Amino acid sequence: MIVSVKKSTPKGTIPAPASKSYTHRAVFIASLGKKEVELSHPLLSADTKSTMEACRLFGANVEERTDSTNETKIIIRGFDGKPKTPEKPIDVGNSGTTLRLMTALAGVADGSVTLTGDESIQKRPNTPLLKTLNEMGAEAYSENNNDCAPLIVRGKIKQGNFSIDGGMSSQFISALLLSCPLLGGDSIISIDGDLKSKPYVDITLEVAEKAGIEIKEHFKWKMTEKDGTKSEVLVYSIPGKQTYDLGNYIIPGDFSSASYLLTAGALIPGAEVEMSGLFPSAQGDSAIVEILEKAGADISWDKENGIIRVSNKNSKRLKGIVWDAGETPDLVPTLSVLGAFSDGETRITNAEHVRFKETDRLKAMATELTKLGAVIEETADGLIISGEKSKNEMKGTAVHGWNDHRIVMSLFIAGMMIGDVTIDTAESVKISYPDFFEEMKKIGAIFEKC
Ligand SMILES: O=C(O)C1=C[C@@H](OP(=O)(O)O)[C@@H](O)[C@H](O)C1
Ligand SMILES: C=C(OP(=O)(O)O)C(=O)O
Repeated sequence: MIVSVKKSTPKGTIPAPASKSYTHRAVFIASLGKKEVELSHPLLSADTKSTMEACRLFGANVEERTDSTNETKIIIRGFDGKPKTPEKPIDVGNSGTTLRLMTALAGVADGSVTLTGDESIQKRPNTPLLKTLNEMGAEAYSENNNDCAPLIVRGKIKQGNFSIDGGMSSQFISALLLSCPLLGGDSIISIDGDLKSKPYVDITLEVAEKAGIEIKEHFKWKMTEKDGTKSEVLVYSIPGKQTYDLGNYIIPGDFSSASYLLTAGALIPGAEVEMSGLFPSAQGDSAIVEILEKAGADISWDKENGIIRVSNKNSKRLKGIVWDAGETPDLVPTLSVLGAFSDGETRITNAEHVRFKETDRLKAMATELTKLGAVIEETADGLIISGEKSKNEMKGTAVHGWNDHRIVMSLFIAGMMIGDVTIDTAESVKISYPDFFEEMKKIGAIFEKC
């Protein structure tokens, strides 16, 4: 699908869609338990549906139920910590989170499990996770010998003391943290190097704790062999033989999805936007409020009522900022659009892991914003955008959405700002925000789908 976006001024209130990361975890964790769980306000998107289907293949009963008020809930009866061997390959579609959570769980099931997905997922490496699963006793490998899906896991992993590299994706760590409590004894997982995207591990710990699971996060000192200097290592201690009991659970709003409209509200002259359902959260992407504040936007967050208001009534230009994206990888596309329309320089750093998403998002944003006239430089781990040089150059044209939901949604905001931006592969919003276009229409976005 192609969308053609015209200059438009967003005005109005919309509720934030439900969090993708919390929905994945709630579905997964409820499936690991025994008692029936009702998940309210879930995100029903292509990615979370992949997790629901994978949990069914491992033996959970997962149903969508719509009540008389037209609210859809997910009802889950789990497999009580004993996943059965799926009868067919698990197809995770486009979802990295699903692939990683299910790959570790495959090491708990008997027999052989195959996990695969779409063209994008078949290019996303899983090297650290495969390595650690093998050290834990499973036979885990990639069919094409490139550490990408299709993956084969032959059980079974065992408890013990292991380490895993934290620099590529936190999803490997989340996956191990959720499967280790099912093992016969205690495990210790140490993180080698920096842990990128750490807030996502915090979300994992929060939902696991709600399900009664004990995981202790602490630091230990490590001596380097080379020069004897000491450094701190992040460690997770996970007792074995635990049982999951999530209880009924309400999914919070999603700050990554909210970032598009909030940024539109801050940037576009005359905009007045309000989003509800955004309470303080472990989500690193709640930093979008701080980012827009730093850039000089008129923004306020009523944390008690979960409402964020942002406007640009005086049609002012925002200013460029420096942002370390180590903890907020999914904000990078939004941030690069913000930078292209702000004065001064915007620098996004520590974002190397953003190259391992649905697409290489640093390359994708540099390529597409350049087509729109932005002066943008791709560095090894980030982007440098010259707002000054881009200022009078930004002009609508046809851009490529890279079949990546976050690229499409952030380019849509650029379209509202300058008009006449045509974006292909726009259907990819179904991955995390299926109602994106309907919601944008409600707040005054002018666009055509063709
Ligand atoms: O665990 C999660 O829910 C996610 C973790 C992050 O990935 P990485 O840890 O690979 O950076 C994030 O980019 C992704 O959208 C969702
Ligand atoms: C990278 C993302 O998700 P996943 O890793 O689950 O595919 C995303 O939603 O931007």
